[in-house]
Amino acid sequence: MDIRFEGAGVSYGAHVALAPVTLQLTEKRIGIIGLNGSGKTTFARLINGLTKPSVGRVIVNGRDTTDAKAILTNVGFIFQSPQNQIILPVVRDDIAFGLKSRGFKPAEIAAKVEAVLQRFNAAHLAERRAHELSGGELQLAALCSVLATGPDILILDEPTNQLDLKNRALVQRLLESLPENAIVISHDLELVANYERVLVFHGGNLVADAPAGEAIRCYREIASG
Ligand SMILES: Nc1ncnc2c1ncn2[C@@H]1O[C@H](COP(=O)(O)OP(=O)(O)OP(=O)(O)O)[C@@H](O)[C@H]1O
Repeated sequence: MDIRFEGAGVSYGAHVALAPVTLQLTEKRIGIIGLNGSGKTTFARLINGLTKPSVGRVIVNGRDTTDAKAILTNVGFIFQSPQNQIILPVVRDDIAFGLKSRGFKPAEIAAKVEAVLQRFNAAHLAERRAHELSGGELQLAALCSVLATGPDILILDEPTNQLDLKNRALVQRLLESLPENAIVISHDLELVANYERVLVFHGGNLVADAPAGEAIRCYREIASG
């Protein structure tokens, strides 16, 4: 993974959502923390081209994110509310949908759907209706749909939000076992406590870029100030 921010920032009119950032991300696990509205999601959306920089540019594995098609296939994004990203009513169909839209043939789609369901021990969810799933099951279904397409980089926006302790532990274990590169936005500090690199945002500025311990200390200071 090679993500480069070259003076990339985002403004909405006069409001600066993210002041220009210059950095390179290559670590396997990267955490992003900060208060509500501090710019975390804006930063993450720049990586898969969902948000375009107002200034500067973002290069992911050698490609500018303004080349949206290339980036979207490279970077999987799991949104804060996975129920909003599951498009088809039945889990199996939703997983297949992402593959179909990427041009895979029916036999390949069937094989990839089975493979991802096996990989995450999620076969029991295959025929379930997404709107009937619990929060943890929804996270699992969303992970299956996104990872079936084989992204190099996975971005998860608050993956343990609203989960009970059991489902939270399930998602944490899943994250630990993923071979993919992952960028995790979280208010759940324990989730990123072992990460080698954690970015802290405050008021649209990147205010710390450090190993988890130091970054979390910085965030606690901001939050108590
Ligand atoms: N499409 C938009 N139009 C206008 N302002 C926006 C837009 N998207 C984000 N913002 C603003 O940019 C700032 C940063 O938002 P962002 O979603 O990146 O914060 P966040 O750190 O992810 O917050 P949270 O923890 O609450 O999810 C906020 O002030 C937000 O209101």
